[in-house]
Parts: sequence; structure tokens; C-alpha cells
Amino acid sequence: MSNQGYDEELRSERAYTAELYARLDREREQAARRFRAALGETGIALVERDADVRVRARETARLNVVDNGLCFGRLDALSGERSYIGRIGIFDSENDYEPLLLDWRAPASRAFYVATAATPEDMRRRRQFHTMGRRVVDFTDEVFGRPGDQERGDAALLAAVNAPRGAGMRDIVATIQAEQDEIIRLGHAGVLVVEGGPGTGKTAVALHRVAYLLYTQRERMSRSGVLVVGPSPVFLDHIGRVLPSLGESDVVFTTTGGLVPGLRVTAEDAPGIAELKGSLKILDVLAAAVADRQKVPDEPVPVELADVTVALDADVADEARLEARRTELPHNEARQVFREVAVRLLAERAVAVIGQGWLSREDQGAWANLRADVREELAEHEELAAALDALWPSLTPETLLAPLYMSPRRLEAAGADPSLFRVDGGAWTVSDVPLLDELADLLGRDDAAERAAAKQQAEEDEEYAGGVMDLLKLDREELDEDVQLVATDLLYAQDLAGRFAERDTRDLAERAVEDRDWTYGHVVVDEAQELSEMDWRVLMRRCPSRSFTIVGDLAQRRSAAGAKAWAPVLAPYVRDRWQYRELTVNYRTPAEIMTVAGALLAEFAPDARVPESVRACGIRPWSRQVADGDLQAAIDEFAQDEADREGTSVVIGPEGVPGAIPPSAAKGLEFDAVLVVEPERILAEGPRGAAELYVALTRATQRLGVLHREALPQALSGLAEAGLPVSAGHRRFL
Ligand SMILES: Nc1ncnc2c1ncn2[C@@H]1O[C@H](COP(=O)(O)OP(=O)(O)OP(=O)(O)O)[C@@H](O)[C@H]1O
Repeated sequence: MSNQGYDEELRSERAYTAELYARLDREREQAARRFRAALGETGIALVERDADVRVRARETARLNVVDNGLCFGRLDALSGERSYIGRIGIFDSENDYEPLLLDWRAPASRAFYVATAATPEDMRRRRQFHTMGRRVVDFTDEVFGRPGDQERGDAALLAAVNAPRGAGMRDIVATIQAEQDEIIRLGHAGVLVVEGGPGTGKTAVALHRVAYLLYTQRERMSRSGVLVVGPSPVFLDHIGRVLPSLGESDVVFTTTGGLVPGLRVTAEDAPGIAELKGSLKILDVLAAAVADRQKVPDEPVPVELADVTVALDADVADEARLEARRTELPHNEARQVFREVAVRLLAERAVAVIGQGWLSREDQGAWANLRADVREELAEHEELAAALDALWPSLTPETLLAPLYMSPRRLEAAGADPSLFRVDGGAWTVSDVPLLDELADLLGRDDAAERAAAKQQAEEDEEYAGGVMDLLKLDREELDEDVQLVATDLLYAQDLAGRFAERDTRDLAERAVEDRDWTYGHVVVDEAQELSEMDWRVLMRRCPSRSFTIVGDLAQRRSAAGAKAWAPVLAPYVRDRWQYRELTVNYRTPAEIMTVAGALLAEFAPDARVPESVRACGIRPWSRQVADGDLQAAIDEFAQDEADREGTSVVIGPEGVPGAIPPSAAKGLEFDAVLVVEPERILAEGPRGAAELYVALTRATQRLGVLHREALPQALSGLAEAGLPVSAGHRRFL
């Protein structure tokens, strides 16, 4: 294209996008007006107003987030038809709702991502805009079918992957690649496993798939929501902006340590313990531990009645226990059966003694009356109730598991490994969370306890509502008219509290996260190789429809309890009915760094495939040996050097290196520059040291340096050696 032709085209594209923005602004104004109107609505029930306000707030937020790079491409078909592709759909209301901008998720946008010279999909040209805010700065064209006419087809992608990283991950809608697009739009409704080496865009793809599912199955998904499970709170923070930037809410982000409502656990067990707790074999231990809390008395317990004293002894308790267990009800729900059978048996004994001598076989009515009286007396007998409670106590997951860990005797009785013993039973680790969740099912509901909790909640709500009323009264003079109407509407605190209970106005995400019985429409599991068999049970319970996008890389597994292959992990839930896709191109790590990481991978996982880097960056990763006393100075020098550069940096090292984070904390993250300290110690630490080092080496988008004190591990010999002194050697390669 001639320069003049290019300039004209650019002008015309700018005019087109300016028109799109003008329409967006108009829509936005209307949405803002609707939002304000919804806020001020007074003639309708509160619950309707709340729902309306929520819908309007969402509408406004959705329009706000698409402002940046609203339109990022154009597709010209062989037929001459031209479509613009962007973050949302915009239609011409005056012209039969002709699409002016296609949502990237719409079926018609697919060709934009998958058309290639080899398979042009009836397309003539793909045009990608380079935008800054609202302005189209530049564009690049790929013309299909004419060799030699392929102008800078990868320019947009390379610009995106080369850009310095800021806080958090960005969406990739403008540059989704064909192999990624296929996964994002895959129609498979069940379990999908996406595997790929570091930086292949697994996380990005999984999140864009969520956005796609929310777009194509809006009704179902926005009713039940989507759960995204990641390895750490820092990681969740890193990825947390991607979906909102695509206008999506209704998504719950959590770690496996947060899967049980009310708990936010991050502590980890030693690898051996994590492995024991993560295996399905622990299910037998839990079942035995529950059974161990269903006792018979060592000594008979005397139960004094008005006319006779009977003994709650091992025979009675044993028979009651047998009947209660036979119901196969969860422990807490079977308590009632245990109590009833025990009372019945004791009543028989008491009646036999009381009736002896003055009632004959024929006195059936009198026997029945006596039996009823005695049963009533027993049912109301406080000491008996306490004794039965002690034999078959009401339990919560916490009150079962903590005492189990704290007692070698209980552990032995449950057939558990003695190494599970710990002094502080309630110091929960992430490996305990699936056990607590399992126990919630094994123990079942305890109606009495739940009633008490509900009562307490109601009282708290009432107190809160009372507080709100006080506030409203205090501020009455300052309130505007609308709110005053609301205030006079709220007559009694109890009434207000009742409204809280009836009409849950929390967001879907809030409701879902607080409800163990919530079932999600779709679940994304990131870094899925880290999850134990027991973690999978929790997740499968949360999504009975088995609609999963599972992304991971077996080679990066650090957890001893994690997956060694996908099939055995999934078979218990879906047998072989799951799909597998692979991503093969690395968009993060430049070729220079990947060569070094690949050499390490070849050593510890010779069968794993090294993803191919999409670019080289021209900077060789380096290593430098430092004496003990020089380590800190060398780290400081790296930090200073990076402080002057754009982008992000990190120091990754084994425990005890000041200012360094461990490889586990860097999982799934990326930085422009990475300094790996003492790789030899990372390698030697724990059974998965090599995988940890592999993760550490593959976090950099541009620059990688390695500081070592002892000999450099053989696998890293591809690093350029930077000699002493510190500054000269280090800077030469950065
Ligand atoms: N099509 C794309 N266009 C632009 N950037 C992309 C594309 N695909 C991936 N990226 C970028 O590559 C980087 C790595 O992606 P991501 O974190 O999803 O990889 P990953 O496979 O999850 O890596 P890891 O296994 O190491 O956690 C991110 O910065 C992401 O935005």
C-alpha cells in the first residue's frame, strides 16, 4: 500500500471508530440516566428496585470498561463484506440494527482469529488496529491468498507480548491466536483439559473461555455463576482484572483454601502429610474417625426414674448404634435414631421391672400406658440426654477433625498414619480444607445447632437493622427526599431484618462464596496439576453438571499430592468423557530464556514438550557466581538496575534469601525481569525442586539473571557467564 493510500485508509478508520465512540457515548448516557432513575425509584417494592439498580449498574460498568481499544480489527470477506471487530457489539438502531461493530465472541468474529493464508475462511484481509485509548494509531494488514502481500501479520501480537508488564494480567481479545480461539469457543459442555508449557496462555485462554460462555450461555451462567480456582491470592489478584475488563462479573475467584465458606486457609503441610491428606485413602480414615465418635459406655450409666433405675449399658448403646448406623444417614442426622432406639430399649427394661407382679399378660392397655409414660419420662430425662449426647455427640467438621489430629489414640482408632498428629488441631492447612468439606457431608446437618445459629443470625440482623434505623433517624435532616421515603418505609427493625432474610440483595458472587451448597454453572481450575484427589472431590461437588475448564502443566507440578496424569484424576467423575487440548506456543518467555529452561526440563521430564517461543528478545540470560558476603550486594544491584526501567521485576529464591519470594509464590505470575537466586538450593529442596526451578526460570518476559553461590547446576550451563566484578558483569547482559 502506498504511503498516501495508507494515510487515507488510516483517516477513514479513524472516522469510523470515532463514530463508534459517539454511539458508545450516547448509549452510556442513556445507561447512566437509567441507572439514576433506578436509584430514585420509589413507587415499587424494594426488592424490585434493588434488582433494577443492579442491572443498571452492570450495564453502566459494561459500557465503561470497553472504552479502551473499543474496536481493534476489521475483516474483509471475499464477497466484499466488511466487519469491524471489537469488545462489544454496536448496532445501528436507525438502520435495521445493522451491526456496526461485532462482539469478539459473536460467531461471525471467529474468522478474525482463525483465518490464515492456508485456510482463509473466505476472507480476503485481516486488519489489526494499534490503538492508544480511543485513538487508532496505526494498522497492519494481512492479505490472504496473495503470497508476498503478507504485511507484518504478527505485529499486533509481538507488540502485545513485548510490552512491559504492569500490575496484573491484561485481556488478549485483540490478539487471540487460532489454537487459543479453538479452545475458547469449544462447544464441549463437559470437562476440558488444556495443557501447555509455561507462558502458552493457558490462564488467558481459560478466562476468555469464561467470557465466551457467559456471552453464549448468559442465562444459565449468570444464574449459577462461574468459579475460578487459582493457586494463591496473589495469583488471583494478578488475573482478577481480566474478566472485569471484558465486562464480566458473576465470577467467584478463590484458592482451594477458600472453598469452604468461612475459611481462608493458606498454610501448607509438609509434602508427605499433604500427600496423605490429598489421597482418596483418607476417606476411610474420615469414615472411621466418625464411627469412632459413636461410642458405647465403658461402665453402665444409671438412669434414675420415678419408680425404677435402669442402666444405660453397652448392650443398649450397641443395639441403638447398630440401628442408627443401619439407616446410613449422616452422623448428626442419625443421632435422633440412636436416641430413640436407646429410649425404646430402656423403656422396655423399665416397664418390665415396674409392671412385674401387678400387671398380667392380658393387661395390654395398662402395659401400653405404662410404656408411654416411661418413654416420656425417659425422653425428658436430662441426665440420660447428656449421656446419650456424650455417646453420639453432635459434631461439626471442625470439632471432629481438630481433636482427631490432636490425639494419637483417635488417629490409631481411625487407622490414620500417626504422622498426622499435631499439637494445634485447629491450625488448618490447605490440605485440611477438602477433609472439612467431606466431613460436612459425612456429618450432615445438625438441626438443633442450625436452629441456634439461625436464631443468632436473626438477632444480629435485627441489631444491625436497628443500627441502620438509628442512623437514618439521626441523619434525617440531611437526607434527601428519596431516602426519607425509604426511611419512613422502615418501621421496625425486625421488619427490616426480615427483609434481609427474604430478599437477598447480595451479588451472586457473594452469595455463592458463602454457601457450601451453591452449585456453579462452570468451573475453571488453573494450575490444576497442583490439586489433590481430595481437592477434585470438593470441586466436583460444586459443579454437578461437570462443566469444567481445567488448565495446567504436569511438568510444573510442585505439590506431592498433585496430579501425575489427568486420566486417573478425572476417571472417578467422568470416566473417559473429557476432552484434551494442547497449547504449544509460548507468548511470555523469549527463546533465549526458554532454551535454558528447556535444558532443565529435558533433564527432569524428558517426555515433556518445550513450548516454542513466539519471539526472541536479543538479550541473553546470564549467571554469576557470588561469594557468600556478596550475595546481598548483587541482589541490591539488580533491584537498582530494574528501578530505572519500565515494567516489573522480582527476585525468586529459596527460603531465607532476603527480599526473595519462593518459586511457589511466583506460580502463574510473570515479570519483565527475574533474578533467580541460588538455583542449586531450589533444586535440592524437596522432591519437586527441579519443577520449582523450572517455574522460576520461566517467569520472565524479557530479562533473566541467575546468582549462585555453589557450582551452577549442570542444566543451567547455557546461561552466559557474567564475571566479577558485580556491576560490570551483570549490566553487560541486561
Ligand atoms: N494471544 C495472545 N496475545 C497476546 N498475549 C498473549 C496471548 N496469549 C498469551 N499471551 C500472554 O502471554 C503471557 C502468558 O500467558 P498465561 O499466563 O496465560 O500463560 P500460562 O500458560 O498460564 O503460563 P504458566 O503455565 O506459566 O502459568 C500473558 O502475559 C498473556 O497475556
